[in-house]
Amino acid sequence: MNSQNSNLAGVPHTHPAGVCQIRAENIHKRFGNLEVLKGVSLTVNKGEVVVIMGPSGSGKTTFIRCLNFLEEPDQGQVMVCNLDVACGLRVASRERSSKIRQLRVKAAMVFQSFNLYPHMTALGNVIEGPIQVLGMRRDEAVKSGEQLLAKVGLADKRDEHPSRLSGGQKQRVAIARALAMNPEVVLFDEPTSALDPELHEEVLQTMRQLAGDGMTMIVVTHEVKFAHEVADRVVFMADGVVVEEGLPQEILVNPQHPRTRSFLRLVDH
Ligand SMILES: Nc1ncnc2c1ncn2[C@@H]1O[C@H](COP(=O)(O)OP(=O)(O)OP(=O)(O)O)[C@@H](O)[C@H]1O
Repeated sequence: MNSQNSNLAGVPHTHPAGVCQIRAENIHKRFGNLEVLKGVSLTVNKGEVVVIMGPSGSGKTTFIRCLNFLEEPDQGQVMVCNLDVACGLRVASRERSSKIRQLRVKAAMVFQSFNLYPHMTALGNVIEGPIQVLGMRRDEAVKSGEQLLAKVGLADKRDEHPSRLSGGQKQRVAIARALAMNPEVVLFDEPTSALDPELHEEVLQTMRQLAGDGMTMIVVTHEVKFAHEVADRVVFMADGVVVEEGLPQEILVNPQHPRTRSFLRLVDH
């Protein structure tokens, strides 16, 4: 059964109702004495776009890094596309390490600071993962890498190194690189925060297209307009917990709505 969800931008999301793509239960994480996540739970269905917002330091980045084990949660359970990984185990078994590797392929990440390899061209960055991790043949990886660069509007930048690309172009290469792993979910960690304001739109437009294609996305961002237009659901975090969760239409539009008031307090930092 399919459910249709069109958001305010008119980006149609058609996704099988209730097919869970990510489930995080009761995630706890501390760095030394600082308890950053105090029991965060989130379920995201296939094709959903969930935007996570909240004040600086509330644990948003730490939470999405826990979803693909770039940070090891101290406690809880993460399930990505039927792969269940228990957290907080001090001893890594071979089976657990293999599950975490698979989970990272299924849940690709786009970082605030792009993290491109500076010594590789745009295409080189995009094909590295498919060749090294997925064992794809080079000619196949090049063909699909070129298609992905075209998809993000950078076919003509194929042979440029990152130092010769603008911030927005670098971030679009990073998105193509994430997609090259054929992920089930893309996790975006403040993808526009490191960019000059005039470069935000080109990255957000690429993300809108991806949402329109039905990609499951979790996006940490302060971009209220993007959340309003594209998100199926907005989650607010503060002080290591989820404090609000709901439809962007309900939360972000009406300033009299109690959730909007608390949201505006949260992002006003
Ligand atoms: N590796 C780390 N070691 C120690 N402290 C950390 C580490 N990573 C994050 N923190 C701390 O955890 C808290 C939450 O950080 P996090 O980056 O998750 O917040 P955030 O909500 O994403 O903030 P922002 O919107 O500013 O990016 C902060 O106080 C931060 O200093």
